[in-house]
Amino acid sequence: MNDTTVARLVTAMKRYGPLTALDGVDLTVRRGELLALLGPNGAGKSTSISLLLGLIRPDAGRVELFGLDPQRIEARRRIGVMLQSANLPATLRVGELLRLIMSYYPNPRGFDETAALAGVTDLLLRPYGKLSGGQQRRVQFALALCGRPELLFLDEPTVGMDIDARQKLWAAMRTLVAEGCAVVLTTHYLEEAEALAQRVVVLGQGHVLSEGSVDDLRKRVALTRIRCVSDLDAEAVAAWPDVTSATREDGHLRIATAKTEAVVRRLLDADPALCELEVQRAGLAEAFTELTRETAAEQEAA
Ligand SMILES: Nc1ncnc2c1ncn2[C@@H]1O[C@H](COP(=O)(O)OP(=O)(O)OP(=O)(O)O)[C@@H](O)[C@H]1O
Repeated sequence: MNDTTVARLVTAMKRYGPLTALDGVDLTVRRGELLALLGPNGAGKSTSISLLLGLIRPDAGRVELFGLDPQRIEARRRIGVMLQSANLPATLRVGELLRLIMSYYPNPRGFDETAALAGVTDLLLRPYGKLSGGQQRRVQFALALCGRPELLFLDEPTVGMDIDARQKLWAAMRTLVAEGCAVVLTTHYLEEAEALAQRVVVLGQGHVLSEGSVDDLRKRVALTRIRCVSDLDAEAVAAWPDVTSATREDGHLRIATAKTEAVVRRLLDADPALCELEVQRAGLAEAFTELTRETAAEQEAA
């Protein structure tokens, strides 16, 4: 473990009866980075976080939080956590709740500063139980960051939030990362990972499928999307070399290819009347879908 590592799983294995939730996962979280943990339902994201938090124990492999066992209080004091469900006292006012949680930490962030950063200043006098789902998520975020964590775990934090609240939470995450806080974020919103993450780890069926920057992940699926208006027959184009797929949708011909220039040249030669040509790199969503699809196909073949 070097001094930039704040948490890690080393060939971590977790089984629930006959089901293998994590099958030898290596995962490193570095100081001051935002790491997005992606993967379809049941991929093992929450299990990985629960291991890093010391809520469950691995059946094999190792878990370290700041170089320590994650159940050690010295390690736990340095983290903040926002899980998918939170059981907080419904009758306490938001301000009371915030002061209570702040009192557990040796060097908490200021009360007003925490409230402003999490966007809960206007909720401080309201009982927690009377808040909407999205407002409760904002309060949970305030509680997660009030202790000045060096590492923050956010498990699908923006679920149920409106666009404005989501944008504010993104801004707050960026502020925390700029201050040097590491963030582990799980999300099903790929645009969230694309907008925020320095590094992305994709899990699938208990394995790490891919690890790298958003760009690295996109490059693993080096497809471009070509869209144009043309009378060319989609089926005939689909049979051209280097064309991954060609379909006709909404009057447009849509082509996926890894050899953009060659295919565009051939298109223009084949149809001089072709117009409205658009070329786009595949986004994270396509890369992610492709990766998880590939793995499912490999597993079926095995
Ligand atoms: N306590 C448990 N008992 C039995 N099986 C479990 C338990 N917790 C998780 N699992 C199983 O382990 C696998 C991984 O679950 P996990 O919750 O880590 O997935 P996830 O990637 O977080 O999914 P989601 O996106 O749906 O939250 C799933 O097949 C799940 O059903």
